[in-house]
Amino acid sequence: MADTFTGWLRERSEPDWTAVITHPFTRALFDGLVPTESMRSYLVQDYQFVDDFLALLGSALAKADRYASRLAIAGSIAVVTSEENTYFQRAFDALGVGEADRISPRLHDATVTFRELMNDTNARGSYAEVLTVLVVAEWSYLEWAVRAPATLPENFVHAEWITLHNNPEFRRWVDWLCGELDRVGADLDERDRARCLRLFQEATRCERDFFDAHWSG
Ligand SMILES: Cc1ncc(C[n+]2csc(CCO)c2C)c(N)n1
Repeated sequence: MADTFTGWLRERSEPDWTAVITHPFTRALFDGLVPTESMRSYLVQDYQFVDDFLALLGSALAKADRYASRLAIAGSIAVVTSEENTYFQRAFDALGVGEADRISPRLHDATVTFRELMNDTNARGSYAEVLTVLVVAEWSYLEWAVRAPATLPENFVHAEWITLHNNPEFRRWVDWLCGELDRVGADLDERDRARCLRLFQEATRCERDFFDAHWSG
């Protein structure tokens, strides 16, 4: 039995959660063996995902119940708009992604579904619900990335996508995010907890579908 709210959410989101954090796409990434075409389509779609994710971080910033929380969220917004953004630009250059696919690619079904979930939560979700979707997106990425071996692939497109998600600063952010949802979750009634659980399960399913969409192994 999980002793935290986030542990409880995660436990009830199996088997999807484990399918995400051990996905064959991530294992191929560790070996530098994701085919170039898969990596290109994955990153092109993910860049669109990150746009709505950034808006959702803004929603968390606005809905937070205290200044200390807003400061922590603001720090993470700075990362998405600096290091992470330069990675996408450099990876797109290396993969020969043209202007149109950087700005308005044809969206995959998995991307559309995920964006709808984030936009609905942004528009109508409580602070706890926004945190729930953020926790799934960040925690699941930390969890697959920490499974990487010490020796990384040579190609920076593969290697940096791993190190963006398993560095100490990212871990601290994910720890903070989970702790924040545990704090806010403690005050929720049963109905609101159930809403968070449904969102957690939906977002985990979206993460799984997102990897599946770029993997035909
Ligand atoms: C489908 C999908 N899910 C989660 C992430 C993780 N993620 C989204 S934005 C961001 C920057 C965080 O501070 C990170 C790590 C992703 N990239 N793509």
